[in-house]
Amino acid sequence: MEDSVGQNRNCREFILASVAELSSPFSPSAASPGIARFSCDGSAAELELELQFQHESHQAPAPLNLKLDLQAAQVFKLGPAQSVCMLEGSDAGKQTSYSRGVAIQFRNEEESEAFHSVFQQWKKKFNVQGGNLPNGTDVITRKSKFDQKIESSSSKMYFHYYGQLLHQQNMLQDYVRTGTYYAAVMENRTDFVGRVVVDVGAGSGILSLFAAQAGAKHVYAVEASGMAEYAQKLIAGNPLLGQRITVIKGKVEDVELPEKADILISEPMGTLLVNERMLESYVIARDRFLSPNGKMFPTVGRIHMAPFSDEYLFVEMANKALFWQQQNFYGVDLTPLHGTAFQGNFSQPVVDAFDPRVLISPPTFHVIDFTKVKEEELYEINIPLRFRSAVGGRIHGLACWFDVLFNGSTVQRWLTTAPGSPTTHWYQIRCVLPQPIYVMVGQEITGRLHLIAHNSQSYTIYLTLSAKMWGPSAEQGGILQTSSCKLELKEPYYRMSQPQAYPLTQDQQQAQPLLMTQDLEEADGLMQHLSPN
Ligand SMILES: C[S@@+](CC[C@H](N)C(=O)[O-])C[C@H]1O[C@@H](n2cnc3c(N)ncnc32)[C@H](O)[C@@H]1O
Repeated sequence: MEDSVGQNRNCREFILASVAELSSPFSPSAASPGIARFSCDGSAAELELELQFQHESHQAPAPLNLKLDLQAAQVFKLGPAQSVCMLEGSDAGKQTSYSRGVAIQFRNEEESEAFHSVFQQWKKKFNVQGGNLPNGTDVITRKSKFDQKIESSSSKMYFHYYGQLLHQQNMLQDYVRTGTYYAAVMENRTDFVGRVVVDVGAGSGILSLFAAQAGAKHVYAVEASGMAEYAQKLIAGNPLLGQRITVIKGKVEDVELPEKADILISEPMGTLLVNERMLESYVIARDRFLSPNGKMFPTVGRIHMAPFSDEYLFVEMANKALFWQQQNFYGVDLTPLHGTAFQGNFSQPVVDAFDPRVLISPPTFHVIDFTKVKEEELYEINIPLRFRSAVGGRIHGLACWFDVLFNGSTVQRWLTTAPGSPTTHWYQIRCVLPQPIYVMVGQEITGRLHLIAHNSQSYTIYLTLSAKMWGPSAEQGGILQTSSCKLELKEPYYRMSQPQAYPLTQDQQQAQPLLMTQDLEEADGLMQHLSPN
């Protein structure tokens, strides 16, 4: 082909009349003749598909050498021989935003057509497992389900973190967590004896070793991070158990196992249950490996929520932005950034262990049944809220925690991260509203907690709480007070102070014993609902 200046196994090139990066204050690039190169690199499992734009001459005023991930790129026609290529980003696949762009001028319309057709062909072919390169080279596979939805910089950091013994130790030393897993497995030996188990995200291999202790016939310990090598070492050092465990390094989305599992065991919970998006991997492992009547340990998770009142926390959050109210900071007026800093502080969920007496209403909960939930249902979680205030006062936001149930055949055991229970490494989280709401005893509080997953393995949180106005204006028609905020679950504010003694109003003191009991009664109901038939 005349327009193609190069074509080897994994590469395709086009000469361009001119190319320039769309103006960016940091990397201006003037238009000058160039090359567009499609290339594919890496192993079949880790295929990198790139579209590279280069100026032909390195003498160009501001030379361009820009590589785009082909999967995240879009190309738009502006004219017969003019196009623009944009690098696309998205929020849970919903809102598309473009971060970089390249203006392309082709030498003629035919070359433009050829470029567009190759662009679409490569994008389409590589989306299909076992597709062929447009030039005929076989490709066994491209990005796995995990890599398609998670940004590689995020997963690199994530697996680097879990690859360190230090962080595995932190989890192992969480006595509530590890002790509850141990009890749940050992008390339900009958579920494990002679069974095939898959440990989803095995880390150090501790849960695989528990399953082997409980009599599992064989355990497949799947771990994606470098921790897999340490797990292998630990398992080899416990030969009586280790002879029934196989460590497999890889993602549960990608690896193949020689047989189906009777039980999945995993610890996929993050802050607010869903942070890290590992529940999705647990569900994918269920669909890939679990036999039809297999069991999942844990079986069900619940997110608990209740409005709270904590004047001390609110003032602390608001005061953090006071720094930006200085008008003469080394001669500089900082106040233009005060509003942004204030908003920024309230976009951080607060992680700490709080005194349950700050709750001003009995909690409600949202159930995620790991045995039934579809992976896609975890991309967006929408929870309507309705509470009745047990006390009067100012609501400063929504307090959240979670628990999970091990629905064993012998014993049903809950692992809880509730306030007032022994503290775990997850603590609890609080979403603080920048504008508190006033309520009277018995008043209804409504709202919504909306979680939207993003490609950095976490969620954007949208919280709204509303209550009817009280006082004289309420009598004249009940105007609604509403307060909302947007928070980033991936960027919490770790506030590890000791639980504080809160001075309670008389109302609060009388209402407290009632607050948690309603939740326990609801838990009882759920247990009955989940009892084996
Ligand atoms: C919270 S840790 C739990 C480790 C261990 N199971 C325990 O209970 O101590 C989660 C582990 O799952 C691994 N992991 C996360 N996503 C994974 C995936 N998609 N495939 C395989 N391993 C994964 C992480 O690297 C990490 O070691």
